[in-house]
Amino acid sequence: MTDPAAIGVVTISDRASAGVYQDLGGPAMVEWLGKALTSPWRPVARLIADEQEVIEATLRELADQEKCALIVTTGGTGPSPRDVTPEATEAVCDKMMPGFGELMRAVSLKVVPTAILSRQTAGIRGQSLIVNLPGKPSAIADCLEAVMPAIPYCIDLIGGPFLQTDAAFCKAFRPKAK
Ligand SMILES: Nc1ncnc2c1ncn2[C@@H]1O[C@H](COP(=O)(O)OP(=O)(O)OP(=O)(O)O)[C@@H](O)[C@H]1O
Ligand SMILES: Nc1nc2c(c(=O)[nH]1)N[C@H]1C(S)=C(S)[C@@H](COP(=O)(O)O)O[C@H]1N2
Repeated sequence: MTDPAAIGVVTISDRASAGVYQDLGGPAMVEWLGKALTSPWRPVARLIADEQEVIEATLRELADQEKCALIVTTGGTGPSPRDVTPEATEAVCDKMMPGFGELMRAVSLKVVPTAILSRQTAGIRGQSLIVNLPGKPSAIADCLEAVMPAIPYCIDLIGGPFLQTDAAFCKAFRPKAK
C-alpha cells in the first residue's frame, strides 16, 4: 500500500495566528479536500503570521522536508502592506503557474466584485504545487472548485503521487491516462 499523500494547509493571518479570532481557513481547506479526494492523503497544517520570511520558511519546509505534493495557503493575497503571500510563493518557486490565479480571480468575480484585489498565484517548488487562496474562508471552496480539476494531472507531471477525486464532487481531468 502506498503512503498517504501529504498536503500542506497553511493559514496566513496575523489575527488568527495571534488568537484574536479562531482560524476557520485551515479547517475549511481540510474539510474541502476531504470531500474532494478519494485516494489516501494526510494534512500537514500550519498557522502563521503575515511575515514573508516565515511564509517562505514554512513553504520550503512543507515542500522539502514534509514532501507535500500540494500546498494550499489561505490569506495574505490582497493589496495591504502586510499581504505578502504571493511574494513569498514566488520567492520559493522554481516555476510559476499563472493560469491558477487567472482562473480563481475569474470565478471569484462572479461572487464578489473585489475579487480582482487578490494577487493569488501558484507555482512549483521541486515536486510540490503551491496554490494561494484568499483569506475569506468562503473563498476556499469558490477557488478550489475551479482549479482542483487540473491539480491531479499537474501533480502527475511533476512526479508526485497519483491523486484521485470523487467525480460527483469534483471531477479531475487527465488528458493522458497514466
Ligand atoms: N483564517 C481565518 N479564519 C477566519 N476568518 C478569517 C481568516 N482569515 C481571514 N478571515 C476573515 O476574512 C476577513 C478578511 O481577511 P483578511 O485576510 O483581509 O484579514 P486581514 O484584515 O488582512 O487580517 P489578518 O491578517 O489578521 O487575517 C477577516 O476580517 C476575517 O473576518
Ligand atoms: N472567492 C472570493 N475571492 C475573494 C474574496 C472573497 O470574499 N471571495 N475577497 C476578495 C478581497 S475583498 C480581497 S482584499 C482579496 C485578498 O484577500 P486576502 O488578503 O485575505 O488574501 O481577495 C478577494 N478575493
